[in-house]
Amino acid sequence: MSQAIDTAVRRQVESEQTHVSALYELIDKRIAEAQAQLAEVLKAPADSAGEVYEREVAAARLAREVRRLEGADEGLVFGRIDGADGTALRIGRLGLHPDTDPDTDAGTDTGEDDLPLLVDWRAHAARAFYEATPIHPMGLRRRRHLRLEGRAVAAVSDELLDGSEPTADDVVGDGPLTEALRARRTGRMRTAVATLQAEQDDIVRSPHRGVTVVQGGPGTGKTVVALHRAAYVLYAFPRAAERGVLVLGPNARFLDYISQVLPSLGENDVVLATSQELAGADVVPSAVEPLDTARLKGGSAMADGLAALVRARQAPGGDFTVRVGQEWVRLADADVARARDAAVAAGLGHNPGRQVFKELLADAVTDELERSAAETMERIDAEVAQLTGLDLDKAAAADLRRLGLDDAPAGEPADEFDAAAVRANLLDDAHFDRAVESLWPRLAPGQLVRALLRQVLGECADDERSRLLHTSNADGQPWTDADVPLLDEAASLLEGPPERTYGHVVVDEAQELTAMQWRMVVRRCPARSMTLVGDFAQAGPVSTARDWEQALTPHVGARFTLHTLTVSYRTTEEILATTRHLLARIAPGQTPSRSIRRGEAPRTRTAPPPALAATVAEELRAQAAAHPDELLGLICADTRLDELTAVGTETGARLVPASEARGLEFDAVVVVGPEEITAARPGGERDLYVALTRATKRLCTIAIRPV
Ligand SMILES: Nc1ncnc2c1ncn2[C@@H]1O[C@H](COP(=O)(O)OP(=O)(O)OP(=O)(O)O)[C@@H](O)[C@H]1O
Repeated sequence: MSQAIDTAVRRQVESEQTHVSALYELIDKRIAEAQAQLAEVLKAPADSAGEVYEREVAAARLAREVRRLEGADEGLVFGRIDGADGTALRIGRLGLHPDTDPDTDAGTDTGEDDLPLLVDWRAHAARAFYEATPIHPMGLRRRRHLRLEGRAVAAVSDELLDGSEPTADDVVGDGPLTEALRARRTGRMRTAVATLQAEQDDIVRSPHRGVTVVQGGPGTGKTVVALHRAAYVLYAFPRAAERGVLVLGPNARFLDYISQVLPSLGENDVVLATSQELAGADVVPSAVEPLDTARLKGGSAMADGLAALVRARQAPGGDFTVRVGQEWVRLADADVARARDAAVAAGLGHNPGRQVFKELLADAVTDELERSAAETMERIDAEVAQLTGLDLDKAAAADLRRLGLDDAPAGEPADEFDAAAVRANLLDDAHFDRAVESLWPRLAPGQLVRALLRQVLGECADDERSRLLHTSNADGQPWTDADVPLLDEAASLLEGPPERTYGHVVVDEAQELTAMQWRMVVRRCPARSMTLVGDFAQAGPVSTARDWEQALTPHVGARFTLHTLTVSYRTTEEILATTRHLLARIAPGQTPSRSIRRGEAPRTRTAPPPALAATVAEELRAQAAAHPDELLGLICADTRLDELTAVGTETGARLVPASEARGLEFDAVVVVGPEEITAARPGGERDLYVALTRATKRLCTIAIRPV
């Protein structure tokens, strides 16, 4: 770089630094203010329960605000757009406005009091930062990217969008995307807020509140889009934000990989979970089972089966007989059926519905007792009259009149039947509860699921049954992953809808979900506002849907919008080229993505089984020595894990079973035993495709066979 250019760049960096420092000063001030307010709120006396509650709400709001402001510290400002009319806007993690009090020192001097000092990247005003191109400059002259190191501006880089010639104030060089992609991998996904590409940004800020589906090949930024979409929803859809946003990932390893993205966008309130975690802590799957059992359990027929079992336990027929005191009371079929229908129509779960049923039966039994008491009284009256010629009611009324208590209406018997007391006694009565239990038993989710599995086994052909019997928990074995959505379904049938629901749900690797898992997700999103991202070419063996329509129609009908991302930002063109034939086999209709990365040609090695570990170690050592700062991934069939654990530890490579590689990313990857990965489980070619597309730079495949 010539000295003149160097000086010009330095001048720009210094000029940006002035603004950036002022913005950091302002955010520090805002944090201090929020902390002071929080301390005050916590100190304030609260005498009544109402005041305590109000104080807690205010404290939680302020604590959230402090977290939000603190979360934006890293890379607070990353962009600037200059309009053709000379206006400049700075774009950052969150919006900052000047202090409203003119006497306070905002610490900045933009000279444009009505404009925000920093525009939140999700605000409409920031849109042009992501979407302007030289063909559609959207009124911009220049887009500037800032790279911060801590709070210091390390670099600026400009794109001129209106075709004008660069001036001494413009720094035109390598694009920030190139720089972001060149950065070495760390094992944690980074935010792409500064470099979201137009086709991604378009989806992130889509005004569509229903179901948005994003598909695309490996590395096309589906996860990037999903996470930035979550942040956008929190910003732009306040109603959804109020009810919370959930991001669902396939496993803990993946959640760990993406865990830093949202906090670095200042969003700490998003819940990250696997579907196991969604079901609640009391369901801990600890057993594995064959894939065809898991697939069977994932099918929606299971939901029908559970619902039928519950229905069959809700007063399926017959009368109701209960002993009350010395008497037996019998309700007719029709009375029982009426109570059942009303309890079912209440729309509560089976167990709360039981209480409704019980109360309705108590009403009916009370009526029956009242009727029979009246009948008995009448019979006694009649018998007395016949024997003595006395009308007891009239005689009693005449006695009352003689005593001067003649308010009592003549001719009506005194009402001795206290219906309310009888009903209350019934509801407390153990005999009565036992009789209700025999018609409408209380049920636990585990009990219901085991009953279903026993029934399913009963319906299987003999050979299938013997295969399933050993592994299915029908006979009381520990739960498996595929049982979790069944238990969740059972819980919702028994107890009603889940307590915790969300305003928006993001599902990553959504192709993995079984029909039962979809039901579990949809149950937690009553508004059906969801962002679903995935790639059916990467589907694992348990999911049975082969496209979005199959997966989603049962849950949301045809009401989803589909977007396709086409450019891979991870996998190099060379690696993509070697996987094309595989892709054509596993997803014949899919258009291959193109990549903006170029890299080395993938290499293949061969090792005989006894020398495998040594060959893998040698390959990893050579790569680590040549590229010491890079993140190395070692992917093998699940059955090879034990053999390769020591090699991974010794070389610093991250060892990942092929079944858990979805969504992950490394600088270089060594794939061990492609044939073995393919053969390991049904759909193994898709596992291999996932394994081969994890590297950003280098891929080496080691085949296991005699040399
Ligand atoms: N606009 C962008 N700016 C910078 N990096 C990006 C951008 N889009 C994607 N990337 C990077 O490309 C890589 C792949 O992105 P991502 O993991 O979101 O892809 P994916 O489609 O979810 O992949 P997979 O199908 O394998 O799960 C990541 O390192 C991500 O940070």
